[in-house]
Amino acid sequence: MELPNGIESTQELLDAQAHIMSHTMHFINSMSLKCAVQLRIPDIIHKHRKPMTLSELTDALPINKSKSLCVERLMRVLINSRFFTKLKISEDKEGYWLTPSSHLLLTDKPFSMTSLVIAYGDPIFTDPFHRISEWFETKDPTPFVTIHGKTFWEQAGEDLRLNRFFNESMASDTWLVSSVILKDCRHVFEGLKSMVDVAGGTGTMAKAIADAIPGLKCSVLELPHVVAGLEGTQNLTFIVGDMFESIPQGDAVFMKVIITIVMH
Ligand SMILES: C[S@@+](CC[C@H](N)C(=O)[O-])C[C@H]1O[C@@H](n2cnc3c(N)ncnc32)[C@H](O)[C@@H]1O
Repeated sequence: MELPNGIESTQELLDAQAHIMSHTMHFINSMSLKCAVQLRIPDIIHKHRKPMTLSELTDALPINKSKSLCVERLMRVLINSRFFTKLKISEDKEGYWLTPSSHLLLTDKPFSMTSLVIAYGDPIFTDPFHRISEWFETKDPTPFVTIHGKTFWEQAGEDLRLNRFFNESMASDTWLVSSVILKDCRHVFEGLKSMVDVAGGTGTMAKAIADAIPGLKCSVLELPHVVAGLEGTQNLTFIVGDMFESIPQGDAVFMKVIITIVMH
C-alpha cells in the first residue's frame, strides 16, 4: 500500500483518519447532552436515589419503548463525555449514576445549567455555524447576520422567545459565577462606592454584588428589550443604553461574557 504524501506510517494514517472522524462527529456530543437535558435524564437518575439500570431508566423515560436500545447508545456517548458514570450495583448488574457535571444539569436546583444547554443547542445558535465558510465570503460581521440579515441582539429585540430564553440562560450561568466571585474575590469590590455592569443582562450579577457589599451602588447598562419591565432597588439601577456610545461613570466597570461575544 502506498501511503499518502506527508504520512510516514500505517499508524500515522490510522491516527489521521481517527482524528478527522472524531472532529467530524463531535457535534454528536453536544446534541446528546441536549437530548439528555430535554429527556431530563439527570433528574430521573437523581430522583431514583441510587444507580439506575438500563431497563429502569428506559422505563422511567417518556419515550417510545421501541427506541429503548438506543438509550444504551445515548448513555454510552454521555458516559464517554463524563456526564454520567456506571457503578456496580451487584455481581452482575451495573447502574447509571451522576457525575459533578450532571449535578449541574438538574432542573430547579441552584446552579442548574439546563437553560444554557437548551439555549446554546437551539438552531438559532447552531444554524450560523453551518454557514461559516459562506460568511467568510461576505462583509457581514457575524455568520448570524449572514443568515438572519440582522445581529443577534437586534433579533433578540424582536423575538420575545429568543430574548427570554437567552436572558434566562445567561442569568443561570451568572448565578453560579457570582457565587464563586463573591466567595473567592469579594475583596476586589470592597471599598468601591459605585460599579457599572456593562451589558449586565437582567442584573443577576449586579444584584448579587450590590447585596453582598454594603455601601456599593450598582448599575446595569443594557439594551432596552433586556431590561424592559425590570425595576431597580435602592442600590441597583437599570440604565438603557448602548455600550458602544457611552458607559456611565463609576468607580469600577464590570464585564462578563462581553469581550468575545458582543465586541464584534
Ligand atoms: C453574552 S450576554 C452577557 C450578559 C451578562 N454579562 C452575563 O454574563 O450574564 C451579552 C449581553 O450584552 C448585551 N448587549 C449586546 N450589545 C450591547 C450594547 N451595544 N450595549 C449594551 N449591551 C449590549 C446583550 O443584550 C446581552 O445581555
